Amino acid sequence: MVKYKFPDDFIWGVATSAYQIEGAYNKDGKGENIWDRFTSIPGNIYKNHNGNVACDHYHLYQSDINILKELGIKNYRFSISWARIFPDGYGKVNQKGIEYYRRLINALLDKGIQPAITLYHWDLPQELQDIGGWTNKKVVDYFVEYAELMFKEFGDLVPIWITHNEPWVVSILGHAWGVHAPGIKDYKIALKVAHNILLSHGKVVKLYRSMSLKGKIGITLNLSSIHSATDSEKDLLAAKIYDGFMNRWFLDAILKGSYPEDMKKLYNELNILPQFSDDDMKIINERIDFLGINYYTRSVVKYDENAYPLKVSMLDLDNPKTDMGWEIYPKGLYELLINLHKNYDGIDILITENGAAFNDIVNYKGKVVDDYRIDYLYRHLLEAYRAICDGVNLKGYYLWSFLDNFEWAEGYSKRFGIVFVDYNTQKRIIKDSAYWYSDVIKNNGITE
Ligand SMILES: CO[C@H](O)c1c[n+]2c([nH]1)[C@H](O)[C@@H](O)[C@H](O)[C@H]2CO
Repeated sequence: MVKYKFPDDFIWGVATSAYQIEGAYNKDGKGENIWDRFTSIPGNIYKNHNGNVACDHYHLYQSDINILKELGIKNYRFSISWARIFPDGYGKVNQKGIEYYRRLINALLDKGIQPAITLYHWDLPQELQDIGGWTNKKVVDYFVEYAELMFKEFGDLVPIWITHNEPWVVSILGHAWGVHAPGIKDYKIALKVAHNILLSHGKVVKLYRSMSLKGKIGITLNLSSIHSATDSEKDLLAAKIYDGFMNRWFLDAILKGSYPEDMKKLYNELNILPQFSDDDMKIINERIDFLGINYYTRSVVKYDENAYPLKVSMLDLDNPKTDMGWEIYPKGLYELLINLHKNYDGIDILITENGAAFNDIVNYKGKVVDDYRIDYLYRHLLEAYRAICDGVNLKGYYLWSFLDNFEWAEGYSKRFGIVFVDYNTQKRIIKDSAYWYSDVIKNNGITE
């Protein structure tokens, strides 16, 4: 008996990204990217881990797809490595790169699995970083060139396209906090990068429309439900600012065609507001078919006089957390979905990432009994179900992640997969959560 049944056409999938699983970092003509470079610098990554081999998915993709088939997973979100296609970021095309992704896409389709492609999941070709990366408007045009080739090669095979994964993370973690590639620590640069990424997004959506392709295109944003630590005026303002910093800056630009006034004023006062034109905002506001959201946890914030530049800091609550130290707060997914539905005209939404890292152990039977992950997924899917019942146009859910993989600055220390990867042997072990999720897909809902 299915207690919580999802809509008949609901998309159930899993997600990965190229740098985190492919490996083969220098094989078959692939160029260097900024994560190859960033991980080669000692101290940047936990125990100096890197993605040189990762899950070796570049060579093991067929057996991995067989696991997807065995689990009855019919939708798979993955990203294309830009430097595998254009080793220098533009110009010369690497045919072996195109051939790899064609093999991968055809192998998925042969098993009845629908691909969803993310064009950019953080792995900028290093040659482009060497000319300023996303601060350089030329990179915007090179992204359009890369996207056009991908649409020409795979546009008739792939029904769902995501231009960018999490421009906020690329901008802030990569260019303000410096904990992600390329390791820059400058808020003004970070907001200029965010603007150019959004420009590249809008140009590519417009290009996709001009090519009369039959699929759907959108963008993925990392969004969080923001709570103030107290009801004090200062903490409530801190929450509004953090909501603007993480959520509204991107949502309003993409879906309303203007950056939020309160944040423009604040950024201008802080002298970190990027330059932009009305024409820019029209391009960014190009109509999308869906909004992709990555939800993992809420953010509880307070006013903090010493916190540069926003005078906002996060609280570390003593509540149940995942291995990433992120509070387990499923209700935040419901709150976020309802807010998006109300404030952005009921746009179609795909949850393009939701999942949890836990310290998984292979037991004496060779099994991974990850009940914590099942509990996390169950509680979040229940909130997604509640949101659908309350009118939200939620069209699908891609679980993060299919495989344990390279978790950026945390290296291989954090396991998000529903399939365990032994990095010494590249053996895969299907975790209990994968079998649980397989049942959810088979039943199109939750049975208890
Ligand atoms: C605050 O979490 C972010 O939304 C977020 C979490 N995650 C992400 N974004 C990225 O899209 C993935 O590549 C990460 O592997 C994954 C797990 O950390």
